[in-house]
Amino acid sequence: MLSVQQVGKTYGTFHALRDVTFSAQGGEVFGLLGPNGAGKTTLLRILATLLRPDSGQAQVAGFDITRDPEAIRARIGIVNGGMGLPARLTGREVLQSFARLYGLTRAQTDARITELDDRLELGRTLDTRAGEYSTGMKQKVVIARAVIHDPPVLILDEAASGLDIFARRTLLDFVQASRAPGRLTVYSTHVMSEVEEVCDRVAILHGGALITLGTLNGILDATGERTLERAFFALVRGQPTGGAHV
Ligand SMILES: Nc1ncnc2c1ncn2[C@@H]1O[C@H](COP(=O)(O)OP(=O)(O)OP(=O)(O)O)[C@@H](O)[C@H]1O
Repeated sequence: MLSVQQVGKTYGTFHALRDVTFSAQGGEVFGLLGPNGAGKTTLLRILATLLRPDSGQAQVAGFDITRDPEAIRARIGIVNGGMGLPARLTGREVLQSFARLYGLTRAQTDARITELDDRLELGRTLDTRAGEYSTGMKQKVVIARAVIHDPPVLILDEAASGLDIFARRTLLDFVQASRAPGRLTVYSTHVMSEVEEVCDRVAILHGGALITLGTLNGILDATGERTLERAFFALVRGQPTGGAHV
C-alpha cells in the first residue's frame, strides 16, 4: 500500500529527510512520530505528490510518486494544518463540490454525506457556513472533505492539533473505525499518546532520519522502557538533534 525507499530531501544545504525507507500495509493505522522539524510534513508532502524528493523512490496505493502522481492523487485523502474552507459555503456545499470533482453522482454524494455525518458527528456543521465554524467544526469538515471519495489511503498530518477533547475523541474514533482490509491511514503527530491509542505500528523520525519502526510493544521491548515517550528519549540519546547541514 505504501513503500518508501531511501527517500531524501534537502532545502538548500539542510537535510530535511535522509535515506528514509519503510513500508506500510493495507489494514493498518501507521504512525509517523517525531518532534517539530523531524521531517514528517516533508515526507507526507512527498507521498501526496505535492513535493518531489531529491533522491529515492516511493509508491502509494500501487503507483509511483514520480511516474503516476495523478493516479495517487485520486486514491488519497490528505489533511494537514494549513487547510482552509470557503467561508461562504456550508459544510454540505463544501462536500458536494468536492464530490463533484471526484465524479460522484448526486445519490452517491448524499449517501456518503449521511455516512460521514454519522461517523464524524457533523451535525449542524452541514448547514452552517464555514465562516461561522469553531476549530473543531472546521476540522471535521476538512476531514470529511478529504475522504468524500472514500480513498484507500488517508494521510493525516497533525490532524488533532488545536482540537478540544470532544472533537479529538471523534477524530481518534474515526481513525480507529477506518481500519479495514485494503485501507491505510498514515497518522502523523508529535503527540505520543495519540500514537499509543490509534496506531498499529509507528515509525519514529528524528532529524530527518527514521530511527526506529515497530509496534508499540516492540519498541517498548527493544528499549526496555514503559512508555513511548521514554522509549523516544532512549532512542534519540546520542543522535543529532536536527536535520544536519551538508
Ligand atoms: N520550504 C522549506 N525551506 C526550508 N526549510 C524547510 C522548508 N520546509 C521545511 N523546512 C525545514 O525542514 C525541517 C523539517 O520540516 P517538516 O515541516 O517536514 O517537519 P515536521 O516533522 O513536519 O515538523 P512540524 O511538526 O514542526 O511541522 C524543518 O527544520 C523545517 O524548518
